[in-house]
Amino acid sequence: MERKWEKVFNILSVGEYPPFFTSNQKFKLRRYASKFTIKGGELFFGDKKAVKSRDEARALFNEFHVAPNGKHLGIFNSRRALCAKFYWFGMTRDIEKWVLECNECKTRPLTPAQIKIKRLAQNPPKIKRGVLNKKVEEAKKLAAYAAVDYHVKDNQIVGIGSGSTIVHVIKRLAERVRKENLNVFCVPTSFQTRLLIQDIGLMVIDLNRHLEIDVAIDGADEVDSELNLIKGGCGCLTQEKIVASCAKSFIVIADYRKDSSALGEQWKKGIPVEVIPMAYVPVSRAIQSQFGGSADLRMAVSKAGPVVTDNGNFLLDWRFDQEHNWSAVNTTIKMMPGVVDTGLFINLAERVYFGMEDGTVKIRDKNML
Ligand SMILES: O=C(CO)[C@H](O)[C@H](O)COP(=O)(O)O
Repeated sequence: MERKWEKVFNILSVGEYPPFFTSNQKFKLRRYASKFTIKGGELFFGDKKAVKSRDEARALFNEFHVAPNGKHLGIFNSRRALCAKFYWFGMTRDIEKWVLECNECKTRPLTPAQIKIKRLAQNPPKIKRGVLNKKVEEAKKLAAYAAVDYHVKDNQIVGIGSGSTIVHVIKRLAERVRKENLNVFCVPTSFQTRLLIQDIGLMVIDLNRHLEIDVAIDGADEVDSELNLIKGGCGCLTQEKIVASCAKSFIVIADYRKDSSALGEQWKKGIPVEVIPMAYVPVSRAIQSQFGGSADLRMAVSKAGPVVTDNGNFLLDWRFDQEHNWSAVNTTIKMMPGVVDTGLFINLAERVYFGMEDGTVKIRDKNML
């Protein structure tokens, strides 16, 4: 934590990189540091003071965890109080851990959210060893269950992504609605998801009826170390991005194969781009000439001709051959006439749950970066 703080402070104050940094590491550090500013000799993340050391963070926690009336705040309220003013690398995890370790709090009964976090942290469910497919399926299920159990509450509007991992979300949600008598409405992101939701008996609602979604849960094809995503392997990226952007929080679930440090490391099928059919050749050429690589029309498997999306469009899969500034690339491609949207989800995800091979769930959170 101290080292990360110093790296950001040094690059912003004197433009100095740590010794032996490669150009790729320098690029990443510059991009990360661009979210911070220095005011009066102090480092700020937006308008929040960036805390330098774990000791300082612990002292702040001790101060903010106990309200003026002496009452100890739970995880949610402690986090809310601290996040309003401060930022440190890994603060969500630290606060969760310190509240659970607080001796005073241990004498009080845990809230359902605390019980779930404790269970996840101390007693991760184990999966049976088996063939790869079985392990991957178990990993998907673990991630889906963790996301539904931790983020979905009564009386919520929930955005539901598309793909095979999402099937576990729908099953778990239906189970909870039945057992806990929850009142939950689902906004689907594809025809496939709409059918699954309806078949299992969950309630469907459209964005034109309800503009604000409490939480959207979706899968991904790849997640990088900064929670940027490639999506659209199943071709539903446009509706998925609309739903994610209307959600107060966007939570991603994935199995361990999708965890990478940089986009393209794990996912080799390229970045999907949805295009109006008449524009697929000009868009493909424009992408190739500006960014290199190859952008090819996705062909259907059980149908002659190209894949047609739920919106009646075509898909290009752009296999890039070098690392790019993904935010800039996304904006440039989106501006090309005929492009509907791209499978680059930049700065949208708040938290990712990875179901791991060993049966644990790994969390990557925006506030922990
Ligand atoms: O973006 C998507 C669909 O457009 C999916 O979330 C992504 O392709 C992951 O799918 P799966 O859960 O089947 O691996």
